[in-house]
Amino acid sequence: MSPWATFDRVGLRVDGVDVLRGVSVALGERRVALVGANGSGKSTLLRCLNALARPTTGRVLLDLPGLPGPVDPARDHAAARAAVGFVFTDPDAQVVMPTPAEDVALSLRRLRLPVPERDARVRAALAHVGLTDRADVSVHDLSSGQRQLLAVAAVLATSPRLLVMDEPTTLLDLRNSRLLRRTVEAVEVPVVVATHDLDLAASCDRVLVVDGGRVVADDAPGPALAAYRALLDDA
Ligand SMILES: Nc1ncnc2c1ncn2[C@@H]1O[C@H](COP(=O)(O)OP(=O)(O)OP(=O)(O)O)[C@@H](O)[C@H]1O
Repeated sequence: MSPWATFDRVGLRVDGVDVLRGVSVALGERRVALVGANGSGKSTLLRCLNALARPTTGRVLLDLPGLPGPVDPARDHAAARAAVGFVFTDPDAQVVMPTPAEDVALSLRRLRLPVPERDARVRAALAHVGLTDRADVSVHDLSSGQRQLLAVAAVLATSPRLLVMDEPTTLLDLRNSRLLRRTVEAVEVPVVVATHDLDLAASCDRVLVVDGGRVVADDAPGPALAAYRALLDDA
């Protein structure tokens, strides 16, 4: 299985604090989850994939279809950001347009699609997350969980080569968490997700446990989540 992302001795220091410490992993599975305590470094690891965070030492390489070859996001952030769809934890950081339909359409702008195709993609993306009948309401009239689903829809509509999600189920009820899980399973491109939702992590192919900026366990979900529980029980 050839890796779509490789972290090679990645360290990241912010204000004298080591947020990431010597992370070396090659990710090639279809579904990878990152779990770990608050502040352990999961979001920062994800952010290295699209140059929202840049390693102080070591490097990240992305190798995805459509890229001219392996790309270091810190050096070519335009290429990385075009290939990587990033769903933020806080949908309000992402949802910017007055209505859901306009918000998904905005995310498609850089693809310069003909209007009928763009509109079809908007409709399909909203249908996928159960927001068809909310397409034209004010985004402020959506519930926070619906805004989180809208943020996922807007990113999925762009057909990213890699889907990165930072705690995508924090605002979702049980039914919508399942919908999100099914969505992750159905997406045809690789997905990496940071999550405190252990059911979501358990549905992935591989789970990395992050602690103090290091990957301290890296395994199939069963053993990795057991290691995570043991880590927190000891804390
Ligand atoms: N730009 C920054 N400036 C200062 N500190 C930062 C910065 N980015 C991350 N950190 C610190 O790095 C640590 C790891 O943060 P990160 O957001 O990656 O953790 P996390 O595992 O995603 O946590 P959570 O589960 O709470 O979302 C935290 O202590 C955070 O305060």
